[in-house]
Formats: sequence, C-alpha cells, structure tokens
Amino acid sequence: MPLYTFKKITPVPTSNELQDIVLSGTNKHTPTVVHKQYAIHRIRAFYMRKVKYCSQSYHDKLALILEEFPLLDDLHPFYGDLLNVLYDRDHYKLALAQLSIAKKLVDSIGTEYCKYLKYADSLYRCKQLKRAALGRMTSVIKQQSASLAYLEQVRQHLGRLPSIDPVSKSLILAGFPNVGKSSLMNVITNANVDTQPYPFTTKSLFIGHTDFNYTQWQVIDTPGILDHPLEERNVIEMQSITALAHLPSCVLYLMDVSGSCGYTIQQQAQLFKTMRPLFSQKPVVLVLNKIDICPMNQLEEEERKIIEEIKGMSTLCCECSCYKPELYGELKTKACGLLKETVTQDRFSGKKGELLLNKLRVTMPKKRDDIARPAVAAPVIKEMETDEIEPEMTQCQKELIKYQHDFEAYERGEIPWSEYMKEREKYILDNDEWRYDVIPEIVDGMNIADYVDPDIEKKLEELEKEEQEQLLTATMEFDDSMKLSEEDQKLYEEIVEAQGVLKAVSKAKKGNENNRIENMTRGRSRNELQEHLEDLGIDTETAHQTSKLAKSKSRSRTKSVKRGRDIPFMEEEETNDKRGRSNSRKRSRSNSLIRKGEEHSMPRQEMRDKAERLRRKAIDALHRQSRTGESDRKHDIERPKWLLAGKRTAGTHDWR
Ligand SMILES: Nc1nc2c(ncn2[C@@H]2O[C@H](COP(=O)(O)OP(=O)(O)OP(=O)(O)O)[C@@H](O)[C@H]2O)c(=O)[nH]1
Ligand SMILES: [Mg+2]
Repeated sequence: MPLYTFKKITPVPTSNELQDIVLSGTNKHTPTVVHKQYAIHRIRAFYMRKVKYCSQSYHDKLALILEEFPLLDDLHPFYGDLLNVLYDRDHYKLALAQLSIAKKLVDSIGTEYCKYLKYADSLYRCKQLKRAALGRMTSVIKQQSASLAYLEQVRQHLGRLPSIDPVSKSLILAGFPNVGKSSLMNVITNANVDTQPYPFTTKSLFIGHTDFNYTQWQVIDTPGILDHPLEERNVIEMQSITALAHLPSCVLYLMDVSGSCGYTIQQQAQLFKTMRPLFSQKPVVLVLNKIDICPMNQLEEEERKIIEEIKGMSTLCCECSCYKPELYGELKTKACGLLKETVTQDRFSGKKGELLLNKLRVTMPKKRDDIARPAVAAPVIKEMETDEIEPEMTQCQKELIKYQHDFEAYERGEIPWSEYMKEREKYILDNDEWRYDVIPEIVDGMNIADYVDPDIEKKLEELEKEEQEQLLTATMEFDDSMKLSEEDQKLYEEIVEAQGVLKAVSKAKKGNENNRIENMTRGRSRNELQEHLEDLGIDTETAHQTSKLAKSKSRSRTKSVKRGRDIPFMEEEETNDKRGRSNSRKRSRSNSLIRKGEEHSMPRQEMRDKAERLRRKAIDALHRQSRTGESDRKHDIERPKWLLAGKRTAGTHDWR
C-alpha cells in the first residue's frame, strides 16, 4: 500500500470549464419555470434556490481540490523538498491559498444575496439579484484561472512521479553524469532505465526493486550531479540532492575510473568530498565502475592515491562493472548487508533500543542435581504399543476390536480376503452360523436377513388373485341391474336420434358450410324428418328459418371476398328479394342484415340514406368525444412569458 496516492488526484478544471459545469448544473438541477402571478414568497424561494445551489456547487468543487492536493507541511521531508524543487513551495502554497479564499468569497456572496432576495418585492427584482449573485461568483472563479491551470500542471507531474516509499530501505546510486548509474540499476533491478553514452540522460528519479535475504529493497537511480555550489544547481541535480539528504539509505557513489564519462578522477573525488557531509549519517559504498575498460593496476600513481584517500572517507569500497555479473552481484550483497547492519544498529541505539531490550529476558536455568529424567509416555500409549488388552474386557469385545482392526486393514488393502476370513474363524459368537454372514453386523443376536419373511412373495400373489376375482363379480352384477325393457330401449334410441338432429341444427345455425344439413339425412327425406320431429313436439319452422338465415349470411361473406366472380349470382338473389335499390348500394349493404321495420318506417330510399348519414355523424361525434375524458391529463402548451416577452434585441421586442 503506497503511502501517498498522488495519482488519484481528480483533474482540476480550468476556470471556464468550472463555470460551465456549475452554471449548467444550476440550470439543470433547479426549477426553470416561474410566473409573475405566483405569490412573492414562492418567487423568492425559486431564485434563492438557484443562488444557493450555485454557491454550494462552487464551494464543493473548490473544497475537493483543496482536500486532494497534499499540504507540504504534512508530507514526508523527502516529498516536501521534492515538491519544493519541482514546483516551488511558495507558488504551490499561494495557489492553494487563493483557491481557499475564492471558496470563502463564493460562500459569502451566496449568503449575502440570499439575504437580499428576502427583501425583493417582484419577480424582476428577484431575477436581477440572482443574476448579480451568479455573475459575482463567476467573476471570483475567473480570477482563479492562473491558479487552477498551475494546479492542473502540478497534478499531472505528481502523477508521473515514481512512488518512492520514503521510510523503507533503499540503495541510492549517485555520481557524476555518464558514470554508469542507470546501467548498474538495470542489471540489479528490472527498472529498464534509459542509458546513453552522453551526460544527463536521466533527468528525474527512477525507482527499481531487488530482492535480498527474502526482503524487497528499493534502488533509486538519480540524475548526475556536477561539482558546483548548491545555489547554482539546476532542478535535475536538486532532485538527486533531495533523495540523498532525506531517504534512509545506503549511498552507492559511482566513480568512472576509465574516464570515458568525460570527467577526471580528481573531479569525481572532489565532488565526493563536497557531498560527503550530505550523507554523513549514512553508509557509503565507493563503487569504482567500468573496471572492464581500465583495471585498477593500469591507473596512474597519482590517481590511485586520490582513490585511496576517498576510500578512507567511505564505509566500503568495491570494484564493479555492469558487464561482470560476479562483480555487481557482490556489490549488491555487500551494500544490502551494510544497510541492514546500519538499520539494526540504529534501532538498538538510543531510547527506542533501550525500550526494546527492556522487554526481552532470556533465562538460562542451572542444573539442580544429576538424576536422569527421561521423557515418560502415558500408560495407555504404552499398552497400545505392546498390543496388550485390558483383562476386564470380555472375549467378545476383544474380538470385536480385532474384527474392526482387521476389517479396516482389509479395506486399506493391507491383508487379502482369505486372511480376513481366517480371522473370522476366531470370532466367538452365540451361534456359529453367523460367522460367515454376508452382513455380519449383529443386533441382539440377529442381523437384517433374520427380519425378512421367506413367504412374502407367495402371500402377495394370493392377495392379487383374490382382488381380481372380486372385481369380476362386481362388474357382472352391475350389468344385470342395468338391462332395459324393450319399450324403454326404443324410447332411448329415439331420444339419442333426436339429440343428433338438434346438434346438426345448432351447427347449421353457426353457419358452418361443412355441417350444412342436407336434404337427405341418414337415409330419410327432409319432409320425413320434419314430420318425425313435429311428432316429437319440436318446432321445425323456426329451425328452418334460422338455417336459411345462416345460409344467406355465409354466402354474402363469401361474396365480399370474391366479389368480381360472384356478382351475377348476387344480382339474381337481390332481384328475387325485390328490394328496388341500386346495385352498388345493395352490394355495400349485403354484408349487414336489414334492420327490422326499416322498410316500413321509411319507404323512400333518400330518407333512409339521410337517416343513415345522420346516424353515422352522431356516432362519429361520440367517438371523438370519447377520446378525451375528464380523467385524462391535458398538456396545454405553455409559453413562459418571462422568457419570451422580455427585451431581447434592439428591434421590435424591446418594449418591456
Ligand atoms: N564498458 C563499460 N561501459 C559502461 C559500464 N557502465 C555503463 N557503461 C556505459 O556508459 C554509458 C553511460 O551509461 P549510463 O548508465 O547512461 O550512465 P549514467 O550515469 O546513468 O548517466 P546519466 O543518466 O546521464 O547521469 C553508456 O554508454 C554505457 O554503455 C560498464 O560497466 N562498462
Ligand atoms: Mg542515467
């Protein structure tokens, strides 16, 4: 879990964006329609809400920025100094302070104008006050445009900073530019830092991780440092100085002994001497790099002397080359070991160490006498070991134990089946027959097979036979009692036949063509059938009329579908009816039945047409009315006068 989450800071909007967000939010989240007819308290509340919402939105946005940006005084000195180097402490503090002032100003404008709105006496005044309030708030935000832009840049840069843990152990690579710091970093860790054969390739801090003694260690690559006064150092160099000054670490000071970096050994030694006070409390390893190009024995006497001199100032000295794994491996082990030692020493030195040691107490007991006291096992365990069984146990219990033991051994596949059966011969049971039972579990001298009745199948068969016989006799008795006399039988048949006829008639009523009654039914003529039905007391005349009607109905429907082909037939039918209407009229009306009495009440065709027209008109009006009822919600288009009728241009609409 990182200590600082700079990457999670919310993007800072520009002043224009902030205005847009807040003003459109105010419009969106507050009501937009007001009328001058409203009671004044309602109008005031409407505008007050807008002013309050706007000021609260500005307040929230600014508060979020102030909350998320870290306060320099709360940060670890390393990050505090790094921010100072990168973004200038004063500038940073000033930007945040200005935003804080803007927030307070917006709040005070909001409360002030809400107070004024309480005394506004018309919609116009309320509106003007709201405009003034929102305008003033926006002007305040406009003034913060520079601070907001600066903070956004800081946010973007902070997000790109390496997440260095300022309290955990780290190895810092320092030295002149181009001495091979990044190359060493790349071979020790997987950081993959850019390396080039020219100075100042690395321009900011880089972090990598390496494992040593099952713990993770930070390795920090720093930009190169030149030997000049602190005041003249640029931002790139100052980052290295910050890291060297504040991180609890082991400093690896790299020296290019080959001189291929462009700086002499004297210059590099001088820098080491200048920088030494900066890390006086930390272990320093002097790394003589690029040994592969120029081994130590090829160095001049003077150079060797200088190196010997600064060796004395460092804790440790190592020769190294990133092309010799054994050398940089050894360097890593030595540096990590040194740092670990220093950290442990630091912990135990001072008050903290004393407190820690006070909590520990190691006791070394002295010998009382020379009597030997070996470890003693419990008697039960001993018995188990010697396989002795207690004498109080009955023989059967012992056997049972044996049986379980053997059975488990058989289950595990340790003894074969034959041996398992042999073991069974030793069982002492009440009855010897139980010895080889398939299910040997015995409850009160019985096993489950003893409870099964051997005659159960036989008994079941007998029971089923008896049941079948009883069923047969019962059906025969029922048939005898249901026999009809001859007369009754005839009457029954006639009733069945009549029912059939009635069914056919009802089907014909429904107009199903397939079920139409034919002239001949079941070998009898229609007249015969009619007579027969009348004998039975059924009114055949009505049935006949209905069936006729059904026929005409069904035929007309067919005609409407296949109009072109059936016209001659239809005309013939209509002339038979002698209704005296025009062909077209007849065709259109053929689908509906003629209303009863219509012909008698209105003998003339024109009158009938007029009546029909009036009827339709009345129905149409009814239909139209039925579309909207009292309960239906009406949406009258409302034109907000205060928006549309005001002074808009210098043209015709400026009368208000
Ligand atoms: N022969 C040899 N060349 C090396 C060794 N270490 C680094 N170099 C070369 O030295 C050059 C500079 O290496 P860098 O790792 O970029 O040096 P640096 O100290 O990080 O340089 P800055 O980032 O500019 O400060 C590169 O061309 C490397 O190939 C080494 O052990 N032996
Ligand atoms: Mg580098």
